[in-house]
Amino acid sequence: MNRNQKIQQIAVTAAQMREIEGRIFAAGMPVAALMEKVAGLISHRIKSLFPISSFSGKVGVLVGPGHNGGDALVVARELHFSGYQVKIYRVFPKLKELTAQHDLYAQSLGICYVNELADLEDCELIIDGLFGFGLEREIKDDLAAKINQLNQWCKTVVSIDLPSGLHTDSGEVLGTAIKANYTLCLGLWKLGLLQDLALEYVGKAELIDFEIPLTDITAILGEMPLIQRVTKEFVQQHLPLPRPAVTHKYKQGHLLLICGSRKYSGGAILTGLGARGSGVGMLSIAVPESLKPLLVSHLPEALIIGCEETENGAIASLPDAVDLGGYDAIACGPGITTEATNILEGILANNKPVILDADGLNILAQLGTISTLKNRQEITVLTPHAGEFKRLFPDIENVQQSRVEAVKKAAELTQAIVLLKGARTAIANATSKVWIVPESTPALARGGSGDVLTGLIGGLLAQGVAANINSLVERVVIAAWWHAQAGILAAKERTELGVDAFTLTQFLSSVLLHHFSSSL
Ligand SMILES: NC(=O)C1=CN([C@@H]2O[C@H](COP(=O)(O)OP(=O)(O)OC[C@H]3O[C@@H](n4cnc5c(N)ncnc54)[C@H](O)[C@@H]3O)[C@@H](O)[C@H]2O)[C@H](O)CC1
Ligand SMILES: [K+]
Repeated sequence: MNRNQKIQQIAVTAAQMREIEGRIFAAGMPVAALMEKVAGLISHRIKSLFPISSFSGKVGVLVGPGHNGGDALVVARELHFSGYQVKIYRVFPKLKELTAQHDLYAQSLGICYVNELADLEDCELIIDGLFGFGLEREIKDDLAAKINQLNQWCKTVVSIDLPSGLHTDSGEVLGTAIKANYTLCLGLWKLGLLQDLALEYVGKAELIDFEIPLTDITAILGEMPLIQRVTKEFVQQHLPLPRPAVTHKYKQGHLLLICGSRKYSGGAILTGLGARGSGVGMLSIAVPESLKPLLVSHLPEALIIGCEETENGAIASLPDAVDLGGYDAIACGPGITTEATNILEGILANNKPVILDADGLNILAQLGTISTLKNRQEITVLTPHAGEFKRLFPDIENVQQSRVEAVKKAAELTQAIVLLKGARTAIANATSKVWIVPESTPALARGGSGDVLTGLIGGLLAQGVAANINSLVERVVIAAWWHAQAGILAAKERTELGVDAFTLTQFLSSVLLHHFSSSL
């Protein structure tokens, strides 16, 4: 993996960024030189995104008191030299020294300064240089009112480093925040830009890489940072591709799905289709007897196991002939209803990797999450959405405000791999490592898409076990990325309203062709 690919995997907090920046300055890089270099890169990117010929050229630049404001002043100057009609609105009279120097120079060049935010309303493009990772406290009163007014204008806004008002680490809105169309993040991805809370403010996020030496990064973050953005390069490293030339179906994993009920038969089909899409060698699906013909019709290649059912049509028990030890992985939950408690106890007593989702999680919560899992030696994967997470871990507070902390805590408590679904799905393992899937689509917010993910995870885990790979968490991570990318591709072709779960399963293979065709 080259430097750029490594950089893309990293997400930092404000404190870490400050330490890394501090090393650069301590090594001799003048702060002013770095600002000039960074802001020059920002200017270049803005000019390529918004060529002066493509609009009136009227640009409003918001300047804050710190170096984010300094960056903005350099950008204002460079756009001015390139013929853009620049107007600067300096929000605070008191500026940091370097920012004040750029302010002086911009004034000496005769760049237009306005005294009121309203004077920027005729600009088509707004550059947000109010705050970057130095934002320390809530934005209130007059400044908050101005930001809210600006957001009402619905202009095209480019935020430097972060949309002003977002907490660098948590992505929380501190009082109010700029709603950006583009966020040009400087040097290293800020953790806050990866949080669900931030998404409606970030717009399209890009990284402006300014060659931070990897040694400075690893000096602060270590060789393997604890929080990682999932990139396609990471996925490529862990996909079960290419396959060995000589293989057979049992070497490609055998997955058992335990799912479905008379009430929820579709979930079993979708989970099976997700598993099919993973490429798993053998797929067995245990469903209530009455669902067997339905499953056979949708998944003729799968071994459908008809189970004794309760009068409500849930799985009462697995047939005695089913030897749980004969599978590489077991996924349980979609559509089983909370009647199937004894099934869950049976599979958790088994020492095979188990994936629990949907009512499998709700039963686990009823049994007692931590007490039930504490004796598990084998891998357990939990895939809750926020509501299921709350039921599983009622003592973990503020889940949506700090998803990374929440999923880390859950994994530590259970020693399981916990995948917390969301706009930016986060996965944690027992050693507190966290992966965040940086891209997804609201098209996936539909019933059934979670069932597909469960099957996909199960199929990839089963293949990993069969191939004796020693770390399986990466298989869970790539499944989440794959699932999101299938949603993105499907939404591109069918709009965000056109990605039902069945359609989603049809795009799974397109993801691999779209991203990895050169190496398939
Ligand atoms: N990432 C890099 O390596 C580089 C970053 N650059 C830019 O510098 C900013 C960080 O600069 P800093 O001065 O530390 O912070 P800010 O510009 O975000 O300014 C914060 C400034 O404002 C004061 N403040 C904080 N909260 C509030 C508030 N709610 N109301 C009023 N004032 C507030 C605080 O005291 C600070 O003085 C980074 O984002 C980049 O844009 C370098 O230019 C290039 C390299
Ligand atoms: K900003």
